[in-house]
Amino acid sequence: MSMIGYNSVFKKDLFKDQVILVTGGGTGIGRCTAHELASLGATVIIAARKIDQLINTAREIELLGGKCETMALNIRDPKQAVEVVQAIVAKHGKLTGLVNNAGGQFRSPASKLSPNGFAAVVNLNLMGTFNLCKAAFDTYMGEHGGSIVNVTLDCRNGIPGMLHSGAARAGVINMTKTLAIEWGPFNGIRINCVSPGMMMTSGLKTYPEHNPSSRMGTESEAAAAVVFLLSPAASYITGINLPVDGASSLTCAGTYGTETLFNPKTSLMKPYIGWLQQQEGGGEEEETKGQPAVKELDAPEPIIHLYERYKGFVNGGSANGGGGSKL
Ligand SMILES: CCCCC/C=C/C(=O)SCCNC(=O)CCNC(=O)[C@H](O)C(C)(C)COP(=O)(O)OP(=O)(O)OC[C@H]1O[C@@H](n2cnc3c(N)ncnc32)[C@H](O)[C@@H]1OP(=O)(O)O
Ligand SMILES: NC(=O)C1=CN([C@@H]2O[C@H](COP(=O)(O)OP(=O)(O)OC[C@H]3O[C@@H](n4cnc5c(N)ncnc54)[C@H](OP(=O)(O)O)[C@@H]3O)[C@@H](O)[C@H]2O)C=CC1
Repeated sequence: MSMIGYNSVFKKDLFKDQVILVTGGGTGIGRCTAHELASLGATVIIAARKIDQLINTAREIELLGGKCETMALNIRDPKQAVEVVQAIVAKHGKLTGLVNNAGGQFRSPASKLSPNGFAAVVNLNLMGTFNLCKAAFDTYMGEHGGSIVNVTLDCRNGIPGMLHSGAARAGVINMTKTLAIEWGPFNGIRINCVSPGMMMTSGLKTYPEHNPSSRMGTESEAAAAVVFLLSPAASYITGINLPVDGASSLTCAGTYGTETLFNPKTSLMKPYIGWLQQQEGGGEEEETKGQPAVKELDAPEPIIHLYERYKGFVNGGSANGGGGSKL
C-alpha cells in the first residue's frame, strides 16, 4: 500500500500573501479579527473614524510580529470607501478579503424613532456595508475574486428596541445572499455573514442596562467565525449567515437571553478567548521590553467582572486546571 499525505488547510500561514481590510478594526470584534488574521500571516488593514484606536491595535499586532496598517474611513461615505480600497490596491496590488465589521445603533422604542434616526442606522449598517462591497468589487474583486464577511447582529426574531438596526441587518443578510449568487460563479467572490448575539466588547458600553449575569459570547468567538468564513476552509460556503450566539436566536428570549440558558455557572459551553495572558508591566519593564502589553478585554465594568470570574474556564479548561468542569 502506498502512503498518501493529507494537507490540512489549517496551517499557521493560512492567510499568507493575503491582504484583508477590516472595518472597525481598532476595537472589539474587529480588533480581535485583525489579531487573528495577522497571526495567520495576513497583511491586515484596519479602518475606522478614530485613528488613535486604530494605531493602538496596529501597534499591538506589530509587536506580536504581524503586519497591520491603519486608514481613516467613514463607511457611510461611498467616496471614502472607494478611496480606501483604491489606496490599498495601489499599494499592495490586491485586496483578497474584506470584513465589514463596523456598525452599531442606538436603542429606542419604535414609537419614539424619527425618520432621521432610522435612516442614520440604516445608512451606517446597510449602506455602509454596500459601499465597501461595491468598492471592493469595482476596484479589485470583480476581476480577481475574494472573500467577504459581513458582521451583522442577530435579527432572526426582530430586535425590540432596535427596529432600525434589525431592518438594516436583515437587509445585509439578504444582500449577502443576492451577492453570493451574482458575484459567485463568474467573479469568484464568496460572501457570508456572521451574526453575533450578545458579546462582551467595548461596544456594549452604550448598553448600560444590560444584565451581564448571562453567558455572553466573547469577541474572540465572533472573530474566529469570521476568520473561518474568510478562509479557504470555507471555500464551498457562500451566501450563509452564521449565528455566533450560543443558540440565543433559537429562543423566544432572543439576544436578551435568560439566566438559565446563559449563566456560565450552568453552561457546559466553554468560551474561547484568544487574548494572551496579560504581562505585568508588559512593554515597559526591562524583561518585557518590546513585548506587547495587550489589554485583554475592553468592555463595561460589570462585564469585566464577569469575564474575570470565568476566565479560568475558557478554551476548554477550568480554574483548577481540569478540563470542562462547571464554575
Ligand atoms: C440589547 C441588545 C444589544 C445588542 C448588542 C449590540 C451591540 C453593538 O452593536 S456594539 C456597537 C456599539 N456601538 C454603537 O452601537 C454606537 C453606534 N452609533 C453610532 O455610530 C451613531 O450613534 C449613529 C450612527 C447610530 C447615529 O449617529 P449620527 O448619524 O451622527 O447621528 P445624528 O446625531 O446625526 O442623529 C441622526 C438622527 O438619529 C437620532 N439619534 C441619534 N442618536 C440617538 C440616540 N442615542 N437616541 C435617540 N435618537 C438618536 C437623532 O436624534 C437624529 O434624528 P433627528 O433628531 O430626528 O434629526
Ligand atoms: N458586541 C455585541 O454584543 C454585538 C456587536 N455586533 C456588531 O458587531 C460589530 C462590531 O461591534 P463591537 O466590536 O461589539 O463594537 P465596537 O463599538 O467596539 O465596534 C464598532 C466599530 O465600528 C467602527 N465604526 C462605527 N461607525 C463607523 C463608521 N461610520 N465608519 C467606520 N467605522 C465605524 C467604530 O470605530 P470608530 O468609532 O472609530 O469609527 C468601532 O471600531 C458591529 O457591527 C456591532 O453592531 C453585533 C451583535 C452583538
